[in-house]
Amino acid sequence: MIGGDITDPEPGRDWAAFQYEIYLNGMTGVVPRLPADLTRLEELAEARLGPGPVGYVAGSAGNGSTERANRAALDRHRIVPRMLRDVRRRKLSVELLGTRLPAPLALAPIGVLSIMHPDAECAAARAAAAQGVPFILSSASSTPMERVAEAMGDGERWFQLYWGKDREVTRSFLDRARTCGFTALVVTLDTPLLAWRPRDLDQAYLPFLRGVGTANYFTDPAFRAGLAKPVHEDRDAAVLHFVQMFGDPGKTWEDLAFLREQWDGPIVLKGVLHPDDARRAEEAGMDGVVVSNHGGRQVGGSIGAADALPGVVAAVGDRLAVLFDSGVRTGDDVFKALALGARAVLLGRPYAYGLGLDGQPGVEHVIRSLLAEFELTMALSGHADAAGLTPDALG
Ligand SMILES: Cc1cc2nc3c(=O)[nH]c(=O)nc-3n(C[C@H](O)[C@H](O)[C@H](O)COP(=O)(O)O)c2cc1C
Ligand SMILES: CCCCCCC(=O)C(=O)O
Repeated sequence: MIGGDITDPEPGRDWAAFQYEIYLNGMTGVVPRLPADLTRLEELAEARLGPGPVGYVAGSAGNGSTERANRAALDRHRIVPRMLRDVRRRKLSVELLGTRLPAPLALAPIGVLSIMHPDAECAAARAAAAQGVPFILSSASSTPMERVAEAMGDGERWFQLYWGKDREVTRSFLDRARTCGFTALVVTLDTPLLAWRPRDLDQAYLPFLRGVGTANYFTDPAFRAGLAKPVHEDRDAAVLHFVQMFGDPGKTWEDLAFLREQWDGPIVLKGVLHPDDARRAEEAGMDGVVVSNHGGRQVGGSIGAADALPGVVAAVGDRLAVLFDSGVRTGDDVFKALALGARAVLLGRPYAYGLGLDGQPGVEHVIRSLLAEFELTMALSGHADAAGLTPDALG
């Protein structure tokens, strides 16, 4: 980092050094292929990939008011920088779900990544592994979990479950995930049905209906057992079966007992916005929650995720791992989420655009830029320990 010297020696990542690297490279004429301002990626991706795929990624439920609320909630909080606090030695690493991470960040589960890049989840997972950041693989990935696991070597991986109607498919997914080395299970609660998404409806663009995002299902023995004919003989019937079973609006809190029995590692519930739901998660023996509104893609008119964060932290934050996503675009957003009590954040759309624009290096650029900016924000605000940020850091 320019003007600094020592950063956290354990586990040895100097995120802010990316700033220096970019300047030095620039002086020799080597310019990064992607901008340092990650909010520019959507526009660049749309110009490159067209309105269908980028419309799917960028789109939201209803008129987009929840996505705007996510930004407004983060923007409303302001950092109050403190001076003269010796921030030479900075620690970004955090303990989360029994693992030491080099930074309070994981890549959010994003389905159907092949609409962004042919190497899809494998490229994103490799990027995450290269940067030491957990990769959360979506149930609705374009690539079977076994191939992604192989591609990412020994990188930290968590599996996101769409908790559908068929118990045997769920059981089979969990068996496969365990065999593939996924350590934590992230169960998404906010998508028992697909929301009203005008941008996709107007373009008649839903990847799943084209058989994209169904790879984990089509390769699954339990899913295949439910089909009258093999997938290759009647693909339309397989797609229809997937659409009918991927979500289950009939689930209740009591059903979590089944998952708790089936999975002995950490389980995190994604899509929790109400403190009472966070308490239910604790009662059900869960290990964490992700405060998230799915990036505004499910309920239009919903509370901004950062507005829901303090209530959930107050309810369970001293006993459960509280993670956060929905709207994170900058290092100062990461800072604010941590100051509000999140232990870590999940990064969503920006890495999908990075993937679409430049494959694995594009995702690495996004991770490194976000964390460099976060580290610099910490240092310049007088904070040396990411895990020690509290609401006092905000005005
Ligand atoms: C294209 C797309 C696909 C997604 N697919 C999934 C998914 O398969 N499972 C899931 O739990 N969340 C999924 N999400 C939600 C993300 O995990 C995350 O909650 C959201 O992107 C956060 O909002 P942000 O990207 O605006 O920050 C998806 C989001 C996008 C944009
Ligand atoms: C019909 C399958 C819907 C999966 C939804 C993927 C997702 O979470 C998102 O698009 O958002």
